[in-house]
Amino acid sequence: MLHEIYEYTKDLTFADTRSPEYRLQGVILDISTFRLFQAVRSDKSEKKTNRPFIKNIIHHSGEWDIIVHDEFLISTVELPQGRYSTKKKAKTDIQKIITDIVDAREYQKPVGQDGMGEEITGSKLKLFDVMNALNYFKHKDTVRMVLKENGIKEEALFNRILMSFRHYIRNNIRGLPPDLHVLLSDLTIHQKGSVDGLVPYFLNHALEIFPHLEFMDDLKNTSDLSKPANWYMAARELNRKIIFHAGPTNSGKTYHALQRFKEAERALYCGPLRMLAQEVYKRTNEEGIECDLLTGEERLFVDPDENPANHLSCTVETASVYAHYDVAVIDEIQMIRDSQRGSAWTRVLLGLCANEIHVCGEASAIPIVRNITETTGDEFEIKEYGRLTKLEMSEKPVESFTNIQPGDCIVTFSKKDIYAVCQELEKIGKDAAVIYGGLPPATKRAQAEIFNDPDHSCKILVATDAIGMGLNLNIKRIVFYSVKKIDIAHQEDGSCLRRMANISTSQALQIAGRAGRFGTEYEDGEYTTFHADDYHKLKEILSKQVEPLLLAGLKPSADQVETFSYFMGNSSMKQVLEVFYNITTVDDTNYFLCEMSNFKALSSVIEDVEMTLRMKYFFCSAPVSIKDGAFISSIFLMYSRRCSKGIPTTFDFVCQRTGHPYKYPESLDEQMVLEQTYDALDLYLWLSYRFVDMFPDRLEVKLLRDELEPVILHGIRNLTKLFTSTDKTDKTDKKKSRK
Ligand SMILES: Nc1ncnc2c1ncn2[C@@H]1O[C@H](COP(=O)(O)OP(=O)(O)OP(=O)(O)O)[C@@H](O)[C@H]1O
Ligand SMILES: [Mg+2]
Repeated sequence: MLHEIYEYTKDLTFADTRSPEYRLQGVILDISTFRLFQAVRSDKSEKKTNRPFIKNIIHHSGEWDIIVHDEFLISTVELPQGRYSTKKKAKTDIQKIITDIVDAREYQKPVGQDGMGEEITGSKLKLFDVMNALNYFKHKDTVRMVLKENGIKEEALFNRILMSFRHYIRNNIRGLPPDLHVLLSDLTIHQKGSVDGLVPYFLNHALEIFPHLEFMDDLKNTSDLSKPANWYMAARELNRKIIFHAGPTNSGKTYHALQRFKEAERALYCGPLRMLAQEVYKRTNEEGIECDLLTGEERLFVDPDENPANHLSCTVETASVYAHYDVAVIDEIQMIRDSQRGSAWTRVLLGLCANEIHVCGEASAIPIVRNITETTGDEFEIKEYGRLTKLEMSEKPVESFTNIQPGDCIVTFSKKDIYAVCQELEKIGKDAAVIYGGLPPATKRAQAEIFNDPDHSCKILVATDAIGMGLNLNIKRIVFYSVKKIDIAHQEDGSCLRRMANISTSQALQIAGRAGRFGTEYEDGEYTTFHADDYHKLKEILSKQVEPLLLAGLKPSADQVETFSYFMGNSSMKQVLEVFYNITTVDDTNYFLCEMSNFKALSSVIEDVEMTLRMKYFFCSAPVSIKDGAFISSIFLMYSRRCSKGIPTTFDFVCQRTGHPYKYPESLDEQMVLEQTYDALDLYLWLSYRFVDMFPDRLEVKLLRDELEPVILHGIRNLTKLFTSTDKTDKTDKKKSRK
C-alpha cells in the first residue's frame, strides 16, 4: 500500500508560502515514514534543500491527507474511494482503539481503611515482596485467561491497568482495604493462597479507571450506523416516489422540479445555499404563492402572526424530517458526496416525509440515489435533460487583462488571487464586481445584481467558486484564473492541513456551466483559462467522465453521540467522537462517514466550557468556520461560556464586542474583521433559535447585521483601494523594521 501512495505522491509540487516566488519539487526519500522530502528549488538558483515537508499522513473515508509543516502548501492526492478503509481493523480491535484514545481515570482510593489490615493480620506488608507477587501475577497463564474471559484481552490494556494497580498498591501499602491486605500478607508472608485471588481486585481497579470496559457491547451497538434508513420510521411508512432530474448545468433541472413544488398543496424546497433558498422564497412569493423561508439564521413567515405557509424554502440542514409535504425538492444532490456536508443530503433523502421527492443534480449521483432508494423501498424515476444553451471552450486562453471583455467572469480559488486580479483590472480602468464565499449573502446578491444590471458600468465579475452552484448570472465567458484549488483546513491537533489539487471534472463543469445561462443576456456561453499553461490542463480535466458517485455521507446524530458518551464515562467530546469514528459500523457499499473536521475544531475551542454534551453538540454544529480567523473563534468561545453560565448575551454586549458603530474599512484586515463580525452576528441569530433566553435580542441583532451589510459592500466595492493601503502599510512596516 505504501508503494501505491508513493506512486500518487511522488510528483507533487509544493509552494513555499514564505517565499511564494519559488516553486519546490518534492521527492519522497523515505517511503516508510513519509517524513523526509527533498526539495529542489526551480527558481534560477536551483539550490537544493533538505527541509522535511511532511508532518504526518493520515487517511479517512478512503482518502489520504498529507499534513505538511505550516509554511508549505501541498497537493492532495485523491485515491480511489473506499480502497483504504480502516474499518475492518477498527472492528476487530475496539478495545484497543478505546484504550489508546481514552485517558485512564485516576483511581479513587477507598477512604477510612488505613491500618485496618495491619491490625487484623498483625503483620506489615513488605513492598518488595508485594511487587514480586504482582510480577508473578503478570506472568501467570491462568490469571491472563480469566482476565481475557472478563474482557481484558489486549496486552496494552492489561499493561496500562497493571501499571495503575501497582502504583496504587505501592503508594498505599499501609492503607489497603483489609481483605486485600489479608490476601497479600497470605501470599507474601505466609506463602499460602494463590495470586489468582488478586483477579477480582484487579478487575475492580480496571473498571474504575476505564469505566467503558463494562459497556463494550453497548458502545458497539450505539455506534452502529449500518442501517440509516431505519432512523426515519415516519418516512418509511410512506410510499414515496423519488424523481431524479438529471442533467448538465443550465438544463432546467431545478426549474422543472420547482414547477411541481409550486403546483403542490404543501411543498418544501431544500437548497444548498442560503442564497438559493432566498431566491426560491422570493420568486415563489413574487408569483403569488405564499412561501416561508427557513435557514439556520433566518425564519421569515408570510403571515404576520407567524402561521406557517403551505410552501417553505429552506437550506438542506434545516429541513424537518417530521413535517409532512406533498412535494419536496432536494437541489444539488451531488453534494451528498461532500466530505463535510454530505450527511445533510443523505438525511433529507432518507428522512423527508413527502409523497413525491424531486431530486436535482448531476447524473453522476444517479447510482447512489438509486441504491439508497432500493434500501428504503421507494419508487424511483429518472428525468434527463440536455443543456438549454450552447457552451464551448474558447479557442485560446486570455493571457492578458487587456483581453478581458464585458460579460467575463474570472474565477479564482483564493482571496489572494481575487485581490491581485482586481488590482490588475483597475490598472487598466476596468471595474469589477466581486463574489467570494465569506461574503454575506446580501452582499453577494448585491454584487450579482450590479453585474447583471445591463445599465451598470460594471461588466466584469471576479469570483471564487462560490458562484459554482445554481446561480443565474449574466456571464458570457468563464475565465479560469487557475485550475488548482487550495484548501486549508485546521486539524483538531492544531496543525494545518493545506492542500492544492487540480479541480475535479465535476467542479470544472459546474463552474464553466455558469456561462451562457438560459434567459440571460448571453445565451451562448464560453469558457477558457487565463494562463496559457492551464488551457490544456482544463481541456484534459473536462475531457474526463465525471466518476459516478457511489457513496453518501453519514454523520452520527446528537442522540447517538449522547448515548454513546454515556457509556464512555467522563470523556471529552473530542475523545467521544474519536472513539465513535473508529469503532462505528457503516454500510460501506452505500455510505461513508463525513469528516466533521470543523465540528471537531469547534469542540476543541470549547473543550473546557462546562455544558452538557448535547449542548456542546449543538454549539459545534454551528455554521461558522474557525479557520476564518481568531476573532470569530473568540466570539464563539465567549457565546458558549456565557450560555454555559446562564448569562444572557444581550444586544449591548454584542455591540460592544463587535466594535459597533461599524466604520467603513480602510484596509483589507479591517474588511476581514467586518466579515467575521458578520459571521459573529449570524452565529448569534443561529443560537437564538435554540437558546431563546440566552440570546434574547434576535431582532435587534438582525438589525445590526442589516446595518453591517452595506459597510461590507462598501469595502468590496473599494477592494483595490483597501489592497493598496494594506500594501503600503506593509511596506512602511518593513522599512521601519529594517531601520
Ligand atoms: N422551460 C423553461 N422555461 C423558462 N425558463 C426556464 C425553463 N427551463 C429553465 N429555465 C430557466 O433557465 C435557467 C436555468 O435553469 P435551472 O436553474 O433550472 O438549471 P439547472 O439545470 O438547475 O442548472 P444548475 O445545474 O446550474 O443548477 C433558470 O433561470 C430557469 O428559470
Ligand atoms: Mg439547479
